[in-house]
Amino acid sequence: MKATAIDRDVERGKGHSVTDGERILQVDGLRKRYAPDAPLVCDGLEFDVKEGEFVAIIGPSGCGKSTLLRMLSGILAPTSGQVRLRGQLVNSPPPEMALVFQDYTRSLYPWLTVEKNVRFPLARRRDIAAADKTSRVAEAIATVGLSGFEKYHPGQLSGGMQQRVAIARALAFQPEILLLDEPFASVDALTKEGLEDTLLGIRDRLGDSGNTMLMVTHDIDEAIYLADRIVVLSKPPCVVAEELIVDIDRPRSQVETRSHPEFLRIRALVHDIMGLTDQRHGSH
Ligand SMILES: Nc1ncnc2c1ncn2[C@@H]1O[C@H](COP(=O)(O)OP(=O)(O)OP(=O)(O)O)[C@@H](O)[C@H]1O
Repeated sequence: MKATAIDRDVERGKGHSVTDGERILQVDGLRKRYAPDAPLVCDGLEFDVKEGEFVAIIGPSGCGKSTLLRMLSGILAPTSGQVRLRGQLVNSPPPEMALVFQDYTRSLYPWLTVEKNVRFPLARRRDIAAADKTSRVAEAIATVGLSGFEKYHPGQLSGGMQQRVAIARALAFQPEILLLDEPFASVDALTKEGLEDTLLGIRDRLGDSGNTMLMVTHDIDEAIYLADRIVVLSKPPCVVAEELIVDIDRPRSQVETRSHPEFLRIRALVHDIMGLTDQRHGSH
């Protein structure tokens, strides 16, 4: 059954609101144009992320998801608007954030072992003792299930294992916020499920004190399976079309969660919103 506009209003007010809990990230009127004569990519994005929350960002292809994530991470300046991390303006990559990209082949150093790849971003951290770096690296590698592969090079690992290395590297940094840009888009379906569960396992293990995670994906089912809240973007120039609470118990399971009535309801709702988004922008 298709969801109505009333359903969506109910949905928006459902569960805990984004004003509950501590806001860790505030996105305020974010606009982006890559050049003065280029079209607007983002047109006034507004949303908050709460501490410990898993937020998925979905939207049509080319709507500006990666652009948004790059602005959130401070590596791309917005044309106007602001990103604030714990109230502080983000205008360069904050040390509290780590990023995992889709293309693990370009994010790992092929000449370094797994262990050295994971340790690499810690090299310049003078505030962490060498022994602590070693234990953090070992723990992160174990968390993603790669113990025993420390001395391997990326080229000796499967694509899914390489993406695990990229995730371990981000985890070893112990970021307060982990930003993930379509991290599982380049692996096969079965590997993808394993990686999704690795990510959820990390969150479930760490509980409320766990990392805040923000993930861009074009996969609606993946967004529902992983997230506490979904931010749906419109076609470009993108705005937030809708925010949906995913009120499904954790731990989640690939078989049971994906057939849960709430999962199916939200999936229908997202499809409906994406359809409405098309109409708002006058194209199909
Ligand atoms: N460095 C850049 N310079 C100029 N334009 C860019 C740049 N990066 C992205 N764009 C443009 O911004 C728009 C949004 O691109 P972006 O990659 O952010 O979208 P996306 O939603 O992540 O896409 P996809 O779903 O296909 O991954 C596109 O029209 C793209 O051409």
